[in-house]
Amino acid sequence: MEDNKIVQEDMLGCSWKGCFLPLAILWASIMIALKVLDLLWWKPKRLEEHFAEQGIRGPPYRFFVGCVREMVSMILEASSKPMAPRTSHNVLPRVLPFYHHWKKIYGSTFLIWFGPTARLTVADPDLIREIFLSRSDVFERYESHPLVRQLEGEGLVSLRGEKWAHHRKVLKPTFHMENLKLLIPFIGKTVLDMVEKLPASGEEVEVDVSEWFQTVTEDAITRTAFGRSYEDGKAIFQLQTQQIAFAADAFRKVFIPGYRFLPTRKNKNSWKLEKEIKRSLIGLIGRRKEQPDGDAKDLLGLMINASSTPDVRYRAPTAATSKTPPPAAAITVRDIVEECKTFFFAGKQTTSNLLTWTTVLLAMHQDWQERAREEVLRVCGPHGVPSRDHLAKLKTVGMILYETLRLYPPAVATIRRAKTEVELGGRRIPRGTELLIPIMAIHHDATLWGDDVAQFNPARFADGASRAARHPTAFIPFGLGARMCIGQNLALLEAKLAVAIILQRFALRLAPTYVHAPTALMLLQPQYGAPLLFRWLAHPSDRSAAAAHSESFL
Ligand code: HEM
Repeated sequence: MEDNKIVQEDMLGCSWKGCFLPLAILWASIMIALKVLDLLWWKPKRLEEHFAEQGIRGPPYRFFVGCVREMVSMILEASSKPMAPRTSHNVLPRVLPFYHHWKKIYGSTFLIWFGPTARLTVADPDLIREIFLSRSDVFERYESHPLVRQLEGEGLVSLRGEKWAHHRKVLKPTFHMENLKLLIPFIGKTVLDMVEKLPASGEEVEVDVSEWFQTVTEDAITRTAFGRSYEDGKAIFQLQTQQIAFAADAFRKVFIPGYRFLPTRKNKNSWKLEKEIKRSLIGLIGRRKEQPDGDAKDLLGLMINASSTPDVRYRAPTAATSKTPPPAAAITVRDIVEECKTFFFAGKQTTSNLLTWTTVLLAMHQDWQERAREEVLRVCGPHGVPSRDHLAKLKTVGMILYETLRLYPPAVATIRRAKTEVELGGRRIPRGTELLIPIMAIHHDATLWGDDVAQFNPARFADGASRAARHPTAFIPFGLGARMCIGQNLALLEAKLAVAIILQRFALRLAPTYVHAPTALMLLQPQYGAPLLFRWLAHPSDRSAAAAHSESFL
């Protein structure tokens, strides 16, 4: 009997116990392989079929890469040539070539694949209203890649749920107009200092405005964030600028898994900077706490106040409130560090992009430059910094800013994620599906804006933003609903003020070296910079000086 058992074990080549481990490993490997195959092949194929049954099609899913390869090659091809003619505003095929191409084949709602992740592209304003307004409870902001979060900070832009609601409520007072108007003299002074560095002679000077405006917007966001601690804030933001450069470098190496954790020289420098930023902020918070200011409306002051007096809604629940959500953690130093990063990132580039495209468009469209200057001189006079009352009366400048935001929205798209299975426009959207909302495509849709959709025509905004198109949600440069841009009033105030101060003093035209090539690198950028020629108007009210200058290279 015993001999028999030994013979059987020998026949199997091992004992039962000795075999179990390799078999278990084999079994686990098969299960993992099947799971991976399910994630990378069967699930995308099931989803593709699910959408196809409901009439939603798109480019076919390819194993692992989805349709990223086609997208990248379309983007590279489009960005290899500048716009032709050089004043064309038909920029959608250059900026979002994959959207432009696939929309022609599959219609405005279609499915694309970011690797194995399904992204439903939605550009119908009725559906957009559902996503951002009526069903916003089931469509959440999607979680961006950790490297993007490292760049933009883990603040308001990327927070979700209770923590987002708490931070938004705490920070909102900063952006009330009553508070923002206090910034006007400071922002005005920064712009004045900058324009005064340009030669006050009849000579033209070339300025790359895409670089130049960053000084204005950086200064504005520093004052908004740090208020009376402006100088300390400036030093902290300088450290963050360096850190963003390291994070941007790591972002370019996104294809090396775990790169951001490797102790490379750049990563070590970035970690060192992180510590330094934190130390500086802790020091600054300490100093502010020693001289408390209950009325502080700068972002730092509001966060310090909120960190010592948590919102009552977020206290630990009592028996009576046991069904209320768990308390949101009080605002910590890390939260403050992350919010500073977020506001710096969200507030600086976006607004400098708006100013860049606005001045490029004014340089291209001398007739509108003239009309705007006429208004600025009439309302504000030729000298000094315009006041809040002046700014409120600059209707033409306001229309020009809106038309710029329509044609050249700094944020060209945004993304949402379905939290649960949900019905949208009569179609079933599975949980986890991402929705890509191509803001720029909606702004360039002729069915919403009319046949002159690709023309620069600020007059379409004469009756306000909500009446400019055939649909009230066709104009969404700042997003829509609860997560709409918190900084939009600041952005428009800064832009109006800077444009007014420039038009009071200078005539603008495109430099001969200007190449019209808008491209989306996180935000809408001029691919080769934006060199403009500035010429001092000796007597700004002298119409002929400006008119003589308006002969441009167009
Ligand atoms: C022309 C300038 C600007 C444009 C075009 C712009 C655009 C946007 C858009 C489209 C969103 C919504 C994103 C989404 O729904 O997924 C947003 C959100 C946000 N923006 Fe802006 N923005 C601008 C200026 C600013 C400024 C100056 C600040 C800060 C001072 C700022 C801070 C933020 C923040 C914190 C959020 C997130 C809000 C939340 O989720 O509660 N933005 N912005």
